[in-house]
Amino acid sequence: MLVSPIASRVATRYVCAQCRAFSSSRRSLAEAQAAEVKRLGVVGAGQMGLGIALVASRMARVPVVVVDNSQKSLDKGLAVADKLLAKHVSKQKVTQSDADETRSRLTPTTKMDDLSTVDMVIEAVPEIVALKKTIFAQLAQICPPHAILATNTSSISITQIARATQPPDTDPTDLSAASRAISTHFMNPVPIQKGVEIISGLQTSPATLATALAFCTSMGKIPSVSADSPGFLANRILMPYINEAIICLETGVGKEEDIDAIMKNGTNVPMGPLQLADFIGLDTCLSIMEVLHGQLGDSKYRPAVRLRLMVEAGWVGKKCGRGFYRY
Ligand SMILES: NC(=O)c1ccc[n+]([C@@H]2O[C@H](COP(=O)([O-])OP(=O)(O)OC[C@H]3O[C@@H](n4cnc5c(N)ncnc54)[C@H](O)[C@@H]3O)[C@@H](O)[C@H]2O)c1
Repeated sequence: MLVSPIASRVATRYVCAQCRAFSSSRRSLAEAQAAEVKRLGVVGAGQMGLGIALVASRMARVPVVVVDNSQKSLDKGLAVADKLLAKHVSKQKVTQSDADETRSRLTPTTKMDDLSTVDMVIEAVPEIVALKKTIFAQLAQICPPHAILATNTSSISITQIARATQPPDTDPTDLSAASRAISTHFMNPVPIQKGVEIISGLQTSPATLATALAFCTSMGKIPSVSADSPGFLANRILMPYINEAIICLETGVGKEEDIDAIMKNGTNVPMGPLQLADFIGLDTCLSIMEVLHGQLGDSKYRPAVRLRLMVEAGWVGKKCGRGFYRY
């Protein structure tokens, strides 16, 4: 263990405090009213943001403003959306007019100010704490005072992100924006995976939770609620599994193909852990392991040496053409 007994007790107290807040928010949820989301914003048009925008447009049938600071990412994302919709039409999963309507509800832009009329925004920029905080500080200023401010973070505390909605010298008990912050952690690929993990921070109001649950359900998703604890549920369980597979690779226990084949054929999952890591993005996997290791303090969450090397080489998986495999 890298962690001292005192640090370990502190970590345990932290997790227990989150669990108490979680239980009480579940109690109040029964009384909370979900608000209607008539217009959605998405920040970040990468693999997750674009998927969220597309499914919201297609299933919840709401107009979606898609913001990215890179025109190239917007163009690439919308080209993926067009390809996916064409595939659905050719397989007769949707009609051509449904696909056209879905596409027409997506409005790409590079301007954050275009989020000034949305009822809810879902942020899906890279898993970098400082970046998410900057975006949330902006969203609190730009979005209407009723808008739900959601993040697709894989592992970063929503309590920490919500705090960024309060400008530095302001009263931390003023929850006018922070009570509207929540995590809606969609699974990849969003058009296929049904699961979405919903996480409240200490500041999140029951009405925000009710709205997030209702909107994700209208997107055809099956929400699960978890506490604001590092990695939440999905990545607390998934990432150590992927990391252990990388440690098996770097210590010579097995080759890439064998590691993936035994887990795929032995546990009935569609892809093995290394192929899944390539698909998620090795930069994202490393960021999540760093959050787990840094915040839980247990050496069992130490990122694999090979994982860090791969990210340093720029071989971050399928999105760049090279990870544990070539694409
Ligand atoms: N990849 C996965 O499997 C997965 C699954 C669940 C959750 N997530 C989380 O979703 C988030 C996004 O992940 P991704 O895989 O889609 O990343 P990605 O790298 O594919 O996309 C990120 C997008 O954000 C844009 N961006 C960067 N800075 C921006 C800014 N300041 N303003 C607007 N746009 C900006 C980039 O141009 C890019 O298009 C991360 O928090 C990640 O942890 C990822």
